[in-house]
Amino acid sequence: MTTASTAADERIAELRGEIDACDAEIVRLVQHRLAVSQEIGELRRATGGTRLSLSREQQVLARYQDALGPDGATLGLVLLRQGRGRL
Ligand SMILES: O=C(O)C(=O)C[C@]1(C(=O)O)C=C[C@@H](O)C=C1
Repeated sequence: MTTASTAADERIAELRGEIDACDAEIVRLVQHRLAVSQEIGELRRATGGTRLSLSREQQVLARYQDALGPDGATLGLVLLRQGRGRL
């Protein structure tokens, strides 16, 4: 193996460590978001409200779309579905 490829391999391993840390944090945040979303849903239903808040969903999706583009909107939909189930 050349010196250059060894250095690249070491850097790739280091960067993968960063990705692993990002992924662990993302999973933690997704789990936290799910718990918060479910608590809101329970509170709304317990007080006679609707199962969903579509205007709020539009706000959430717009935020993901603005930050991340069309794939962001897809990601936002997946997160919403986690909390409230399928439409
Ligand atoms: O913000 C709310 O009212 C929620 O119930 C949370 C949440 C969400 O996960 O962001 C989930 C379902 C609603 O339709 C809208 C938003």
